[in-house]
Amino acid sequence: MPSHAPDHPDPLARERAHLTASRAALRAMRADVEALDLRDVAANWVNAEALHHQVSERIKALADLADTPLFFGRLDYLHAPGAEVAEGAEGERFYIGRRHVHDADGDPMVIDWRAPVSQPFYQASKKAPMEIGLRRRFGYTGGELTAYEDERLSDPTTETFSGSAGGSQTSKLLQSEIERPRVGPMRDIVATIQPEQDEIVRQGIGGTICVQGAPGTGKTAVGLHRVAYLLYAHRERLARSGTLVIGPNRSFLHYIEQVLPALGELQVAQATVEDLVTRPSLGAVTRGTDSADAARIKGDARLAEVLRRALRSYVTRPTEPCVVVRGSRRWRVPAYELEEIVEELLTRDIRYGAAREALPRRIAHAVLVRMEQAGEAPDDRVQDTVARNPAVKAAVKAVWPPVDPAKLVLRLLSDADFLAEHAEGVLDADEQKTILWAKPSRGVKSAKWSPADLVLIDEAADLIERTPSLGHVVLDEAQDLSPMQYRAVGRRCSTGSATVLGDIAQGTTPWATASWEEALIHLGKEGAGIEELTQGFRVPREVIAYASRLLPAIAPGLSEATSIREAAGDFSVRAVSSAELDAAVIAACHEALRHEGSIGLIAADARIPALAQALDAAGLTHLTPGEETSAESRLTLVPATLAKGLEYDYVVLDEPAAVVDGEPDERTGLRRLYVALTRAVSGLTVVHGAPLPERLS
Ligand SMILES: Nc1ncnc2c1ncn2[C@@H]1O[C@H](COP(=O)(O)OP(=O)(O)OP(=O)(O)O)[C@@H](O)[C@H]1O
Repeated sequence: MPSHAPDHPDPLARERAHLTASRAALRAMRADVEALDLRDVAANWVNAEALHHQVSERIKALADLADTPLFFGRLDYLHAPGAEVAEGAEGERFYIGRRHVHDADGDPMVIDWRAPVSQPFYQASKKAPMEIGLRRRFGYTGGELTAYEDERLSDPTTETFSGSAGGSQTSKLLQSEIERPRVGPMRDIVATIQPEQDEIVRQGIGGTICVQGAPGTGKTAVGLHRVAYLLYAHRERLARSGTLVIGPNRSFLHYIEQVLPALGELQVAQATVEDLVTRPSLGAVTRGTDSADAARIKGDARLAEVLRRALRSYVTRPTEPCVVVRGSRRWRVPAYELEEIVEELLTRDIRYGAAREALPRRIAHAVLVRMEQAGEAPDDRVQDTVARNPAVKAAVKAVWPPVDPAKLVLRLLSDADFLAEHAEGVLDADEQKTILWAKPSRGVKSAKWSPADLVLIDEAADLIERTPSLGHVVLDEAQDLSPMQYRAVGRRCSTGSATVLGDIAQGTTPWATASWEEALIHLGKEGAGIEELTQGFRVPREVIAYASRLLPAIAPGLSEATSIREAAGDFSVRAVSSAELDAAVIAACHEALRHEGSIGLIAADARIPALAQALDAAGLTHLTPGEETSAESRLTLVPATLAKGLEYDYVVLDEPAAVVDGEPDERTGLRRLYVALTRAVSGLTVVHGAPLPERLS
């Protein structure tokens, strides 16, 4: 890379000069795009529209964001890296940043963190220096480059770290970046991705990967950075097929929605599983609820077989011949021959709808054979015409009628005999009774569809017509999905790949998965690699140790997370009388607000109204999860059921026993509590009026 102010004696000044020059280069790149004259290039207005859009996206992507440094690291290669792996391989020194910046000659000033030459920034070590002489990390204060820290990877005689802020054996800049207080939504971690995370981020697009990780080990962060990486490495392919990030709920999606745009990726769709299976024709909201038992059965993979059988039952055995009249002649395909055609289509592994479309041509073919036998010479056009003949259409309608997926599910859930016929040997009588609606519905619009019902309809729809597949899907908090939900996600990446992220110990649905191997089978990605992350970036050591007391009860066999955080963290458990509970919680919130960063007051859902009132009475403004924190409003009141995936600098946890009691069974209750206990970055205060759950005390 070209050096700026190469002769300045102060290395920090030299680096600042490179920053200034890179900024100027970025401005020039932006100005170039802004100056593009599109009038000649775009042949028509559709092209012009598309081009204008692309250009304005590009201008947006080229913005120099004041609060995100243009580069955060530097690599000095010992030799020029091999041309086949390098983006701009002539130079030996590379500045690593969120995006690529080049100067007027096209020489790189900053290299994208995803480029192959950037990888040693994340992976190189003294043991395996990867051709790197020096790795430098930069520290920024308020957008100013204020510090750097060096590691001489290929020099065995020196200490690992040196520099204006360095000196110790662990990287101070890395540590302080990790421990920086949290405000606002989730941010990217490009400057500090760890080697085991980097390995997951950069895995090839071909394979699906599943990551089990304790709370705060960076699963969400890794998933988002992996999408950004894949978009970089396979931009064209993914632009065509699309990418999707699936999260558990709206507030979670709000919390993570700015990470990818900050990395320059604006095209990634984000959705909940419910969004995926919601059908506009049924109204946007689900109105029904299921008992835990009913939802568990409806989410069981056996329902796929029931649906398959029920759908096929619409195909009937032809009893009448099909008689096609053309001119003065009548062509007759007898019933037994129609039956053979139908049987043949049924044995083939094609969708109900595709077979239905194939049927008229098959019948027409049988007619054509007869015409040929009679000495005629019909061509393809005749076959098309015959396929559209009213008699053929009527025959198709009679034996292979169109089926509406919602109507199919409605019938299964309303009609005990129909269900019994197709669930025989699959669901026992009790199970059938459990999922049948108490009050049968009249129509698909008036039915009170539950979330689990929508997944069944989605499965039925896919049996009728193949669901289009995306190029890559990231599935976060995957442990909570039912087998039928995994199938719904799986068909959206049937020809693509997936990144599956989760923690068995945080499974809080009655159908939460017990093993990743099994989940992957339902997803249609059997045998995908399973990795484990154990290094925790969020939760202070003492707090994770406390929460981990629950592990033997909620996920025996899972290992406790370690904590990379050096700061001890504040941790206290306060017992008060039930009468004093609200006041003690408010006091704990006041104390937490003395620190900088975000505050989460987490409580059982049933406690939320009372606590909202208490906060109002105390004059404490509070947000709901997903709403952005600001300097004035930093306290969020979080129902325990929405806490998953979120984090706050300080957490006040109200009445653990109520969190446990809010769930249908003890294991789920303790898992919910485990989630609530692991949201804190800097401090946790537990306040309780009732006795603590036995496992904690
Ligand atoms: N390499 C890293 N450098 C800096 N911060 C990191 C790193 N990895 C993760 N983090 C931070 O740690 C916190 C926890 O990460 P994340 O939410 O991705 O964890 P998770 O495993 O998904 O947790 P949970 O299971 O609770 O949902 C986030 O603030 C994230 O930015």
